[in-house]
Amino acid sequence: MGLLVEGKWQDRWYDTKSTGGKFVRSHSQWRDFVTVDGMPAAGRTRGFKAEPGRYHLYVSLACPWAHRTLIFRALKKLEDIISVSVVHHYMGENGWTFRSDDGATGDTLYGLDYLHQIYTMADPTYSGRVTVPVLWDKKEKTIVSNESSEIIRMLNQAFDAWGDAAVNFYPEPLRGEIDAVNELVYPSINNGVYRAGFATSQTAYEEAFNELFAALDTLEDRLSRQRYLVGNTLTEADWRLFTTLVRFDPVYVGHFKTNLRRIADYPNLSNYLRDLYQVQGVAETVNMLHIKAHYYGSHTGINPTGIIPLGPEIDLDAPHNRGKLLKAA
Ligand SMILES: N[C@@H](CCC(=O)N[C@@H](CS)C(=O)NCC(=O)O)C(=O)O
Repeated sequence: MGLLVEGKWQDRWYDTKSTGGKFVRSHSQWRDFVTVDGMPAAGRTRGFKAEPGRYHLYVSLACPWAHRTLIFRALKKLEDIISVSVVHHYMGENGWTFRSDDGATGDTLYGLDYLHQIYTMADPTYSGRVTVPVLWDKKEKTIVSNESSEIIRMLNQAFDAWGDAAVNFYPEPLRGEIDAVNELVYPSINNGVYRAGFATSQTAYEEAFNELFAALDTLEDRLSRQRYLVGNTLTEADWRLFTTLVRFDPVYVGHFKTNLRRIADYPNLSNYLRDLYQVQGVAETVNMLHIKAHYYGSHTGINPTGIIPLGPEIDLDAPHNRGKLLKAA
């Protein structure tokens, strides 16, 4: 685990000393957009035109942020339009690597060894974290974006000439409500599990823990009345929550100590989790081996032995009861 400083790799864990034990996620630095006409997005100077075969995703199957992009790629039917490399689940002293065992693909574009080499190919003097996902432009040999929330917006509409234009997870009339749900889910749940797990003071852990379960309780109640987070329409807000929920019982409850309740203890959230998992094309994006091996195996500060728990037993294919809410609506 480490980061680049002026293009040089340095092996370092997150600094929580300067923040009283709190984990503070750094901002993604590559924030351009692929657009239909190739014009730069508002406030940006670089433009990238949507073209089939031009872009590539670097992902980890363990990572909830990268997982969002794989779900959008699958559900928008962009598999033949945007190619993918999968990093190895073990993130050690060199950060994410292109080892190609255990279902990782290696770097299918350039045959490099480490993800940080992709960052320095784009900018030899880059300083910052080397994270997945990365949306890569093969033509300009550069990074378009390393911010998952923006990559999924691109996948949702910029490639509609080739993908499934009928699927829209960010429809205009629902944008206000989707954004409002994201504003609760991102800090308290998606990032909340990390804030609990990476905290290095009791106070920081407890603050994140309490906020996390308060937010889950709110969503449990919300999902007792409607099938999805925004009424009865499946939206981006659901996929953003899904990638955290699917990792919750297998990893976060134990590894990140978020153990007040499991998702299995919430009737609505657990049925909702199975409902989303069973959407055609989604199960194939979930890789429990990478998920468990990455967290338990890579965070040696939290789990020094690297032992990966065998449980829990979870059947995401079991029936769910969410259809009844749709009928009642
Ligand atoms: N805000 C980013 C966060 C991405 C992120 O933090 N990814 C993690 C893996 S789950 C990572 O690559 N971490 C490596 C590091 O921080 O050094 C996004 O949503 O795309």
